[in-house]
Amino acid sequence: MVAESERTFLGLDLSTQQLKAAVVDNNLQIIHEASVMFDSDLPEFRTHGGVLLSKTNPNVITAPTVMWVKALDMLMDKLTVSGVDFSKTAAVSGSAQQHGSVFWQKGSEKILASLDPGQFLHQQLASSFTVNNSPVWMDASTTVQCRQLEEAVGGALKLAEITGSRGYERFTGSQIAKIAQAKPEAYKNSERISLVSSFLCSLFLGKIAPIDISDGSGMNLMDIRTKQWNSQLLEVVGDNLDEKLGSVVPSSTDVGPISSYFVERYSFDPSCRIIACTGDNPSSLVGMRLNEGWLAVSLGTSDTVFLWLKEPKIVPDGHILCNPVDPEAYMAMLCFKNGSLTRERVRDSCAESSWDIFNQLLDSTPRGNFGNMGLYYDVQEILPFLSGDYRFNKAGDRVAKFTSLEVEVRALIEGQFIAKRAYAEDIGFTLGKDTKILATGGASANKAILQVLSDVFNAPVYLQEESKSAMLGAAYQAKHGLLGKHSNYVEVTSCLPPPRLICEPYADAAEIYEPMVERYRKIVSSLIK
Ligand SMILES: Nc1ncnc2c1ncn2[C@@H]1O[C@H](COP(=O)(O)OP(=O)(O)O)[C@@H](O)[C@H]1O
Ligand SMILES: O=C(CO)[C@@H](O)[C@H](O)COP(=O)(O)O
Repeated sequence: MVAESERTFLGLDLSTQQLKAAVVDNNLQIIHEASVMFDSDLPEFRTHGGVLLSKTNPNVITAPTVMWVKALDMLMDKLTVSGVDFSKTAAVSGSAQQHGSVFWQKGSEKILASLDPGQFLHQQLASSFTVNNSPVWMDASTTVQCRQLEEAVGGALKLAEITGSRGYERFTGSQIAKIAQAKPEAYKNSERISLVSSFLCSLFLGKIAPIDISDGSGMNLMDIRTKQWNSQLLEVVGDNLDEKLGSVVPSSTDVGPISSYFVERYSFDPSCRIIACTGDNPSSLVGMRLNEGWLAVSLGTSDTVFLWLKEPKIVPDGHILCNPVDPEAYMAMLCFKNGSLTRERVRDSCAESSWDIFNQLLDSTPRGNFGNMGLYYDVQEILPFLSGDYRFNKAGDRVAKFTSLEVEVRALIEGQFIAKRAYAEDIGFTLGKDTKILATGGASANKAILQVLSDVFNAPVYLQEESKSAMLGAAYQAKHGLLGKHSNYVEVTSCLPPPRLICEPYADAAEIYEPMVERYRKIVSSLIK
């Protein structure tokens, strides 16, 4: 076995658009990184932004399950070519886009346990899924099933009280219920059902991995207080669902040794441990070493806002999840579906597909955008439940177009952050003079965008040294999980530098944006009506 100072940890992130991985050393410093972009590296699956849109129903959004498996084959090869010595890897963990589901064909666990190291995973697992295209978090086609879950327990707020969220279309409970109703044979023939995170974990483990409590709270099926499945809700979804889902475990659980496939094919040491994988937002909380007082804003494919909570509470719009670091604590989360891909759409139409030009346009308009406001939803938004583009001028009239490209760009960015502030306040977050924002995700590389975030929240914005917090959270969790129950996460990560201050709000920020938040609330309530 390798000396403690020489050991490394592997963390992966299977997000919407890509699979990425980092190998960190014993001091949690990145020594290797690699990624596979689904659209460009795996064009044979014909995804756009990592997903497939149904031709008949815009609310049905999926991703080919086997594409994720093939991406792992490619990623492992890229890491090998870049010189990773897997024999030093002491533990592996992962994160993944939340809520998506993988339906394992009967007999697939046996295949997972006896994989031939001479062949790729995707060749051997190609027919292991009863549903070839996994429903993903962008899907919004299960409103009927959401209402069924809510009714079963006495209403939306009751469901939120038990599971941390009212019925949300992308949550896995309603997604599984839809499969059970629309494709009963596929449901019946599913030996097990995984989340995307526990699916990734299963590939490394060589058997179906348990779901962790943090990602498990994004299903509308688990009681966030007892950390057990709610039997009443499982019954509504389908027969024998408890057997198909298996058990739930705390997020840093050591779930077993790495499978012999990885030992033989990539020379992992057989003593390498697999630590439960979790959702990308919980994993970001781990990677950002978030603690109380900070508000995290992730600007990835989706935009999310989250914070550490000591106690659970009921939120009508938003989610309470079990905490991935401290199983006794919780996290609050808001998710906005139209994040980076909508920013890319406006960048392409207004700024010649260049972030530099986009930023010049953004910086050439004043805070408050001359009273213009915009809401942009390429796909059915979660918060608020709207789709399409909405532009309003200073007089409050809805207009088809703004007068200039720079107004359009600022309207998009201001509108996105004003929404985040309004919903964060609605779930009880109080902005004060001590509020600090920690940003992460792909778009956190953009300082012009972060300045608007800082102004809208009237709070300073900080960044970690590394922006891929979900992937790093997985690598840190690998070490934390390996050290076991008695390891202290704060101590494990104490070798990492503190976040850096990136921007501070302008003096007039509160005066400009507080009225705009109120205006936004009025616009949304009239649009929803
Ligand atoms: N300089 C930039 N300005 C704004 N957005 C950016 C910039 N660089 C990357 N992005 C956005 O980051 C997104 C990917 O974010 P990332 O966090 O890696 O995604 P995921 O949520 O899939 O993990 C891309 O879709 C891209 O629009
Ligand atoms: O649905 C949610 C959270 O509830 C999304 O945040 C997904 O977890 C997708 O993550 P990204 O790929 O955008 O990071």
